[in-house]
Amino acid sequence: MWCCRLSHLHGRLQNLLSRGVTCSAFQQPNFKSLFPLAIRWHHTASKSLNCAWQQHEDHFELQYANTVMRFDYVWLRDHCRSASCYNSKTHQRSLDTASVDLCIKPKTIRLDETTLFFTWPDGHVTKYDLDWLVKNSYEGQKQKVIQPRILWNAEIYQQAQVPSVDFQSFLETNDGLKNFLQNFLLYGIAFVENVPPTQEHTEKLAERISLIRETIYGRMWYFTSDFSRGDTAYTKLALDRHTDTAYFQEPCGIQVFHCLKHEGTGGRTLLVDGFYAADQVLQKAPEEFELLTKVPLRHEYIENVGECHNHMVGVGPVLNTYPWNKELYLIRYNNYDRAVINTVPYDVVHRWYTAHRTLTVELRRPENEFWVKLKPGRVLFIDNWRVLHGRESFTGYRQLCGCYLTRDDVSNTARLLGLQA
Ligand SMILES: C[N+](C)(C)CCCC[C@H](N)C(=O)O
Ligand SMILES: O=C(O)CCC(=O)C(=O)O
Ligand SMILES: [Fe+2]
Repeated sequence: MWCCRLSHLHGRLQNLLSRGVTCSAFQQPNFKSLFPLAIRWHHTASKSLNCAWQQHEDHFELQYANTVMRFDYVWLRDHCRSASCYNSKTHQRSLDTASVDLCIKPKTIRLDETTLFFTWPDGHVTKYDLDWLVKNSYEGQKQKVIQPRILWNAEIYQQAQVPSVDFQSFLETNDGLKNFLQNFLLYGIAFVENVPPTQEHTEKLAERISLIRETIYGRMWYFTSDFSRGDTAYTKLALDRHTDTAYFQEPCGIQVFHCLKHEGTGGRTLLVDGFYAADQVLQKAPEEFELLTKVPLRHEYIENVGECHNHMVGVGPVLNTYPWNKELYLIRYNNYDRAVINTVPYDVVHRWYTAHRTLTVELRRPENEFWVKLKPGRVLFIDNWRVLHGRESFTGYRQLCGCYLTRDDVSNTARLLGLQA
């Protein structure tokens, strides 16, 4: 324990000092004499490699590929890829991280060509390729987006003329599937055409890209306006834009819709890019965006109709962002299913309502609304973590089938096809 505290303090001191050293080391040839314990920059023999490193008291500093990186020593020990620490066949760690001394420091460090060698106090040697470190360091990673996207309003989406994929090529060719997934990842919606209008064919389609997520609505669902379930989806009423299953701890990743029949009027589907709207909020009122990422909300589904008895509860903020790069990855927006707010005091509640209003105004701008009439043969996939859907009221007999997909498995398929997901 002592060792930790002392070295921690010492490290902080060193850190303060080394910050100055890092920027002035090259201009002040005498700086070393000021600090007896001073840090030395090591340069590679080959100037073209352009690599320099320093062993600090509590971290390792590396300059390479125009990136200044700082690595914790426990991290460097923990990520060792030697045969005894890492199983490269299974890509799993064998090292017991808890066996690493939290005050560990390398005994020696040396660079050979593009490989860094760390020798630890027990003699174990860890090797790192410089490029691997750049790729896997915090500094090399933090600016990168996890999921490239094209944010859209109705005009942007329509002008992009995103092609639909044909049923046959979707099922039978990797190119068809890959094109479809690329568009789906970029826009959060995608269509497949010429699908035989049956539940079985819709299921086949779904199974081509993912696992079907069975829920309280079943595996494949099939619904009309018969009020067979305790939800307005099972009526002829209009539904304002929303994401589904906000009342799950993990809302369903993807929703698949196939309209098998409609004899009547109305019933068009509304699609709105929630990330486009959220981005408008971020630009116009960043502190409101921030609040929407912070306030936890509850959504709830309470059903007691016939044989169906359910009470689902999901907790999470409206906007979910990755903490390290602030990238948005999930929007939970369903005003119908939002439960009582009692997770924050009244003054925060008021600020939250203001922020929620700003987002709602963006989501409701007519220019952000993309309307489409679903027809037999045309299957729509919606990223339920990003794109909101709604529907116009309708008359007559309307039959919709579809399912939810697990998001991890869609991403898995996309990655296996070489896409970034
Ligand atoms: C799609 N399907 C008809 C099966 C379910 C509808 C669920 C509707 C619910 N209010 C929600 O937004 O999650
Ligand atoms: O009827 C529709 O078009 C969609 C209804 C809906 O929001 C849903 O089923 O999730
Ligand atoms: Fe819905």
